[in-house]
Amino acid sequence: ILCGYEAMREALVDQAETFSGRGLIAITDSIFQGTGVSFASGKSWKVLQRFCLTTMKDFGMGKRSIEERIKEEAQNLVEELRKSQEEVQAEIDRVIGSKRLPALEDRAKMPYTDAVIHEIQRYSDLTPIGIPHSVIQDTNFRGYHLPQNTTVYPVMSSVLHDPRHFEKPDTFYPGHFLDAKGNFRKREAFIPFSMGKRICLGESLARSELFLFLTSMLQSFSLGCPKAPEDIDLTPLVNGLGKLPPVFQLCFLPRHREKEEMQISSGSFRVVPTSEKNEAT
Ligand code: HEM
Repeated sequence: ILCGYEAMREALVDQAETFSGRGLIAITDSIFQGTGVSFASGKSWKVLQRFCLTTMKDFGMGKRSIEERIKEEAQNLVEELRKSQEEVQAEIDRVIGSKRLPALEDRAKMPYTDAVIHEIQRYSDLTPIGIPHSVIQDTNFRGYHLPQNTTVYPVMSSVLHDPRHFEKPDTFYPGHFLDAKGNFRKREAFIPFSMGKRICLGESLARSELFLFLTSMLQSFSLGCPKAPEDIDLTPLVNGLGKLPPVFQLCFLPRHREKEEMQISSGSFRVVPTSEKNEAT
């Protein structure tokens, strides 16, 4: 078990080749039997990794066209959400023509948003025990002898919540990624996509999507919850290979109606314009 940023870096980056095998995962091994890029090891993984990267590049990953596609997808999502709101037409009228969707190039100018997204990924810690690796040859690591094929768990939580790298490891605090002047600050222990040879192949795609989806949604809606913040329980339903969040009721409030009130009745909620407030039940 690898715990903490330094140990993980020494193994996955400094001894990258040695630790590049995929460890055993009982639940998936009988299904995948070592096939597929995520579960393969050795030569077959190298071939599959090259194939995946080439295919993803062919589909536009890392190029501008993928940004356009994500923006289109985000716009469709926003439109779907918009449809579910009251007074759709009036809302569209107010929005069309006056707004453009966020673009990736905006990210550099939005350090706070970027910090919030980083903090969401750090705090939510979606793969707490990581995905197991294995050593592809006998090796020595920090005085321990690891025989070939030893399964190694890079515990992501121990890095993303490492108090030596994050001032408030167990608090949602975007300030982890901001300097005193409010500029974005990179943190070396921010490794939700892991590091080294087996680093997530979809990192840039996932990061693009997170930025464009979140900013597109928050551009048009304010998110609300019928529960008071102190009553929201963030305890995951399952906490193992992955962390499964509980189900939440989320309310998308069109931003131009932010000042209006959210009326909650019998477990559901609807936006009540201030003018109708007295008539609302
Ligand atoms: C927020 C979203 C995502 C997170 C947090 C995430 C995280 C991870 C992590 C922790 C690993 C294990 C790395 C290791 O073995 O050390 C991984 C592997 C992988 N991820 Fe992701 N991932 C995300 C999205 C994606 C997307 C969108 C794709 C595909 C387009 C993708 C494709 C892969 C593949 C193919 C691997 C296996 C790489 C290998 O074994 O060589 N991931 N990811």
